[in-house]
Amino acid sequence: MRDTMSEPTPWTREEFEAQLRAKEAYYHINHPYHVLMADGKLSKEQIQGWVANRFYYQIKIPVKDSAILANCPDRETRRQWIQRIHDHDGWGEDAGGIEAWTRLGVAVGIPRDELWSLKHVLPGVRFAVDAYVNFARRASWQEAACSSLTELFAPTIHKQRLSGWPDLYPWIDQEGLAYFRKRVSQASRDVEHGLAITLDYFKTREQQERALEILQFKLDILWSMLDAMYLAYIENMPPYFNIKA
Ligand SMILES: O=C(O)c1cc(C(=O)O)c2c(n1)C(=O)C(=O)c1cc(C(=O)O)[nH]c1-2
Repeated sequence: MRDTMSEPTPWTREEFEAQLRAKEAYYHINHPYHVLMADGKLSKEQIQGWVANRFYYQIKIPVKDSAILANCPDRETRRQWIQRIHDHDGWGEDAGGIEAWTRLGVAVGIPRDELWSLKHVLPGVRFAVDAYVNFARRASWQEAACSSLTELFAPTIHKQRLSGWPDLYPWIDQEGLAYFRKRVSQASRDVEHGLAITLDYFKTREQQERALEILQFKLDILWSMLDAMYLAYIENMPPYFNIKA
């Protein structure tokens, strides 16, 4: 006989999706660093710090997606998922998202070589991003797919930058914003796939709650990256700032 005390009823597909979407409250759009950014309150150095640090996330995303592919025995899924790698690394004529981010770097005044040197990447940002890649390496491909679902909330933040930055930060060459423009449609397509995998795979209530934990873990990563940047560039307390060498 079913023990209803220890086995709560699973959420319906719609309820489960609504629970996942409710995690938007914790999205990094609400982090004070992003709030300052959206209000036009960041200095050039603070924008540069964000672009240089986020670059580490950008270059690791295709590594993360390669790990998911390597763990996925399902050909149909691989055929779709591989598109994410092409989006970032480029494919044929399309130079890809990493190149577009590099142009954003140049548009905010970071020379290409300086961006690629990774010398501005803060340890806290590196640890957070590496935790995401390591999770994708070790988790099942369905769990890793679930962790990409912060992209549910990403189109809003990309659109916010596209509409806000030209007036708020007129010193940034608008061509630099091409990355955000591209991501609006790419992210929407990605989440359709990631969401379908998640809704199909996490069936019991316990599994569904696990999916919410995974999504929270990913939200923690994005939030922690900005915590490190806030300390370094807003509070002017980068690592070891108080050490007299
Ligand atoms: O600018 C942002 O705020 C933002 C957030 C996220 C996200 O929510 O993970 C991604 C991106 N951008 C992005 O550009 C991107 O390519 C991307 C891929 C992924 C992922 O988890 O696979 N997230 C994101």
